[in-house]
Order: sequence, then structure tokens, then C-alpha cells
Amino acid sequence: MNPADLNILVIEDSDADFHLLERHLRRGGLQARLHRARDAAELKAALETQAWDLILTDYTLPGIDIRTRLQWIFEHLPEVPVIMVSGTVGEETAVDLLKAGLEDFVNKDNLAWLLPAIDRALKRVALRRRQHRDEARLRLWDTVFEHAAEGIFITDSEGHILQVNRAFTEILGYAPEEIIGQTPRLWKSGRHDRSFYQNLWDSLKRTGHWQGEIWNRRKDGDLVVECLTISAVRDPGGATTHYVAMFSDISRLKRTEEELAYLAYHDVLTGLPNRALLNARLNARLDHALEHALEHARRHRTQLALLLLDLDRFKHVNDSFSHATGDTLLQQVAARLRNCVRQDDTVARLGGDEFVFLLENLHEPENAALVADKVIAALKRPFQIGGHTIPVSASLGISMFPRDGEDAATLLRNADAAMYQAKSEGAGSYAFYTREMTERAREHILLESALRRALEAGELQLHFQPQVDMDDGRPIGCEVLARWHHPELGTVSPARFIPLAEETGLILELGAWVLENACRLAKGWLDRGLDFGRIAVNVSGCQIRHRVICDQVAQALARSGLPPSRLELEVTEGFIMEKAEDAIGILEALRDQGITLAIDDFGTGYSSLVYLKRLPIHCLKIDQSFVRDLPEDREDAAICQAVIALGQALGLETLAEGVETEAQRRFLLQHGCRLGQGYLFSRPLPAEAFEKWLTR
Ligand SMILES: Nc1nc2c(ncn2[C@@H]2O[C@H](COP(=O)(O)O[C@H]3[C@@H](O)[C@H](n4cnc5c(=O)[nH]c(N)nc54)O[C@@H]3COP(=O)(O)O)[C@@H](O)[C@H]2O)c(=O)[nH]1
Repeated sequence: MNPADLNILVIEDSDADFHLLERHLRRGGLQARLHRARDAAELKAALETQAWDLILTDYTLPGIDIRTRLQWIFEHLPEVPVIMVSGTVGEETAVDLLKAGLEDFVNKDNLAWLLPAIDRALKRVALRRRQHRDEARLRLWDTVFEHAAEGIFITDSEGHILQVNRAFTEILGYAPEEIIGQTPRLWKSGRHDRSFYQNLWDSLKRTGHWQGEIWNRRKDGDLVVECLTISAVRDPGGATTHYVAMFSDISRLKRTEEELAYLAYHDVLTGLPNRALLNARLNARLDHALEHALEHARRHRTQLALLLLDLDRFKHVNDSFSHATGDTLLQQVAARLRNCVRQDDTVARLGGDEFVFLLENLHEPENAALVADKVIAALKRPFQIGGHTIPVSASLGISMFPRDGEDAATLLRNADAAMYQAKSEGAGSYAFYTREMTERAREHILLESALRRALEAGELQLHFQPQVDMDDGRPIGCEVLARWHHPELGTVSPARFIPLAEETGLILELGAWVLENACRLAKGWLDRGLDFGRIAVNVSGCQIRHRVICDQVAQALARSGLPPSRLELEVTEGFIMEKAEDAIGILEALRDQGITLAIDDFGTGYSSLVYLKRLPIHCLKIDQSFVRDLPEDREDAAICQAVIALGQALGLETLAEGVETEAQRRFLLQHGCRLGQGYLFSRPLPAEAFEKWLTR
């Protein structure tokens, strides 16, 4: 404080002593304002009217003793320093008065001590005032810390907990004595990955601050969501000395938020997603699918299907029973529908008796039809509600992405149109958006189940197409071709049922059956002295991919007793080249069993010369598509010549498929292809007819 601003009260009844004191202070350079109190009345008035920075008092004053005077002073100004300037006080009294609050004592005979005493007293008072202020601030902080609604904890720079408040204990359940010295890892929830904590520490180190939502675990194991703020406390040199963390428990808020979000996106009655969630999911999938459409379609060949379901005559349930019964029925229907699809498919209720299925990653539209069939079957069992047995059926309309629309609204509209089509065809059925798709899907499903029965029912037969030396017509072998005679559908072409069998996996069983029967019949011919050459059996890529072909061949040869040299396997060029590395080992194992191998449909599958050289094959079958327009088509002629030349260069036989005319035969022979097969020599024949052909 500037000494000129000091207000000093001098309690002195003697004029001479006052002036002496005044002169001494002025001479010492103290330009303070001095005010004098000569008796008790003036002292009382001075204390009541003004605040003093310092009081100098004589020992004696008329009308009031020194102790009462000190009492008065401290009652009015508890912090003011009082220095006694007197000549009449003994040492003992001085000590007593110092104990009573007197700041200092200066003898009138030695006024030289006065100014230093004033200086000391003022400094001590300033220090005391600062301490009082700090103490008050600490008390305030303690109250705030202890009574804050937010949990607070303070750690050292290593993260060891130094202090926690009451709210911390209330929120996390740990008492201070359990937690002091531990680190916050103690209450980690395990819900965040390493990168979450990495980011938190990065931010603290970079900015000294982190704020965010965090999942932790209470002492009792329950999860808690906190809104947490952490601040680093740094020393003047910038080194972190502490971390202060404050958090509030927002678990309830989160739950409420989640409940609201759930209500906004779910149907209250059934708990299924509602129209809003369906649209959100559908749009997200469509956006993604459209973005990656080409790439995705090429790589995965998958589609999305939207199935719109409407319960047949649901209004009748509400009218005949009650709305409560109708509600319960919808709940039970919803539960059955959910069980018809995979976990990652969506079943939503649009409202009323309308439900929607969003099926993802479908390889065929027929898979959507299978789900529709499953749904119709699931609803067939009548519902039992309140003592009533209620039969239910539903009609479903199916639209496919991207074929029937590229946005949610179009797909829904088209599924709706298909659903009305299904309704018009009778309750409990489904329809695709296009009639042609519906028919294809139905036929596919029908054929699939019929094919499963065909083997046991003896509906499959083997036909044999002769293979000849085109120069002299001598038989050199025959190709085995499966035939299916369905009692109602008639003859079903292998071009239709072989791909279906491959898709459903039935080809494994069918392929084994063909091998067994072909070998058995061939052995019978051999036993009866009929020389057919080699018997060529078509092998599907599935049989190789599933690694069953070696066992199937070994078993068929062992059971029939046919010499392996009489058996040839035909594998398509497309499959071999797609899976060349995998196929080589298996084909080698087959060759090692003593059988021969031919590449079927050669010329259609982009053969790699490197693989051709490595594969253990002995024959290339020129695909009939290159033979058909011989000899006129110059490109086909060039391809046939190239394949023949390639076969010769690699030391392989070449056999032309689909030879129908004399001109084709001549052309092929002329260019070095001696072996052929086709209607010119014979159509595929049933076993008995083939035997006759051999002996013709
Ligand atoms: N994995 C298996 N595939 C099989 C089996 N049986 C048949 N198939 C495959 O089905 C496809 C269609 O066969 P198919 O209808 O029998 O047709 C074959 C011949 O009948 C036909 N052919 C023969 N000569 C001529 C001709 O001069 N003209 C003409 N238009 N068609 C003719 O060609 C088919 C033989 O083709 P390929 O097998 O490529 O030599 C067919 O892909 C069969 O392979 C089976 O048991 N397993």
C-alpha cells in the first residue's frame, strides 16, 4: 500500500507527545494521514466512523484503560494492527498486551524503532489477510468439490487417484479408501477398444483436455454411461502434475434416448421395426448397393428382395372376435414371421396387417420364393387365442432390386402390386412383380423337389452317344448323357436339370449315380464281347470342388469291375481354367487311377497354354458351337483349325462335337481331326439301342 494512502489513528492525550510523534514520522518520510483521539469519546467516534489501517496508542488515556481500549478496537476492526508507543509500560505488561492482540511495542524514548515497527506490522497484516483469503477460497473449493453433483477425481501425473468426492462414490460405488492410489483402469467397462483410449490420451497430451461420453463399470458390475471432462494441470514449466476429471452419470438419459429412438423406429404392438426403420435400412442398403452395384454384382452376384405380406381377411378377425384378439393375433403372427428369416434380414410391420421382409444377399430370386413358401407354411398352423382357433393365411408380393426398382418407394410399390396379383390368384400364395419371374421361381422350386425324388423313383436314365473315327466310322467310344423322364412334366432336358442339381448340391448324388450305372453297363457290354472303346462320363465342377470325384470313380470301378482304361471323364474347359491350380492335383490323382481325361466344350473357356501343358489330359473336345457352321463360317473354321493344331502340338487327341453333316466331317478330317460325335453318326441312344448300334 502506498504510505500516503495510509489512515493512521493516533490515540494520545498529550499534545507534546502527539507532535513529537508526528514530527518523527514526517521526518522518517511517512506521508500518511494522521488522525488523533484524545480521550475515550473521540476514540469511540473514530472507531465507529472510519476504517483504519494502523493504530498507534499511548498506554494511558483518560476514561478508558488499555485492555478495554484494545477490546473496543478489535471489536470494530479485528484485523487492524495496533502498536503501543509509550514510555511507562513494564516488560511484563507489554508481553500481556502482545498476547491480547497488540502488534508491537515501541518505547517513546526510542522512536527510531517506530517506522520499522510500522513497516513490519503492515506486512504482517497483509500476509494475514492473504492467508485468510486463501483459506476462505480453499473452504469454498472444498464445499464445491464435496457437494458437486458431478463425480470428481484428481490423479497425479501417472493417473494414480489422489482424491474423489461424494458424488464419485455415489455414482461408481467406490469409497475413497478403496480407490485412493488406484488408477481409472479399475472401472473400465471393456466396451471401448484401444483406439478410443489412445485418442483420449492423445488429446490430453496435445491440448490438455478431453471431453466425451464413456462407458464405465460400477463397483457392483453395472454399466454406467458418463459425460466426462478431463483436464491436465500443468506447472509453470508446462509439465503435467495432475489430472482433474469431472463426470455426470447420463445412463438414464441414454436409456431414455434409446427408448425414444426405439419407439420412433418400432411398432409398439409387435416390437418389429416400423415403416421408418424399414425405409432407413432399405435406403442405406440401396445406396450402398447402387454405389457398389457393378462391382458387387460382378463379384457376388447378389440381389435384394422386398416381400410385402398382407394377411388375408384380417378385417374378419377384428369384426368377428375383438380388436384385442386382432392385436394378439398380429403379435403372434409377427413372432412366427421373425422365425422364417435369418438374423440379419429385416421383418417390419408397416401398419395394420401389412408386414415387409427385406432379404439381403440373395443369389437367386428363387431364394425369395423359398422364403415366401416358408412364410405361407409357417402361418398354416391355426392360432389359438383366448379359447378360439383362428386360421390365418397371407398373400405376398415380391420385388427384386435392382430389377424391379432402384429406390425404396418403387420397390415397395411394385411389391404391393405383386401382392395384389397374389391375392387375385387366391389366398395363401405369392407372386413376383413380373409374371415371368413368378413362373420361373415356381418351376424352379417344383423341379428341385421333383429332382430330389427322381433318383429314387427311377426317373433318371442314361443315354449313350457314340464317338467314332470319322474316317472309317469305327466306334471309339461313347458319351454318357443323363435323361430325366418326369411323369407329368415329360422329358426334362439336362441343360435344365444339371444346373439345378449343381445349385442345390444334388449333383454329388446324381454324379455318383451316373458313374456307378455307366461303369456297370459298360462292364456288362465288355463281358458280352461288345467293344465300345471308352465310355466318357461328364463330371461337374462341384464333384471336383467337393473332392468326391476320386472316391466316386474308385468306388464305381471297384463295384463294376470295369478296367480304368475304359473310363474317360469329361471336365468342362470353363471349370478347369477357373480352378486350374486346385484341379491339377485332383486330375493327376484320377489319371493315376488309370483313367483318361478330356476337356469338354473346348474353345469356349479361354484356356491358358501354361495350364494346358501341365494338365494330365489326353483329349480336347471341340465345342459344337464351332462345328455347327462349318465349313462356311470362316471364323469357326479358323478356330477349329487352331484347336486341331494345338492338340497336335501338345500331343493330344481332338474330338469334334455336334457333327451333323458330311461337309463338316470332311472339313474336320481334312484338317487333321479324326474323332467325332454327332447326329451324323448317331443321336444319344438308350442302353439297349446303343448295344444294337454297336452290333449293326
Ligand atoms: N455333369 C453332367 N452333365 C451332363 C450329364 N448328362 C448331360 N450333361 C450335360 O447336359 C448338357 C446338355 O446335354 P444334352 O441335352 O444331353 O446334349 C448333349 C447332346 O445330346 C448334344 N448333341 C450331341 N450331338 C449333337 C449334334 O450333332 N447336334 C446337336 N445340336 N446336339 C448334339 O450335345 C450335348 C453334349 O454336350 P457336351 O457334354 O458338351 O459334349 C451338356 O452340357 C451335357 O454335358 C451328366 O450325367 N453329368
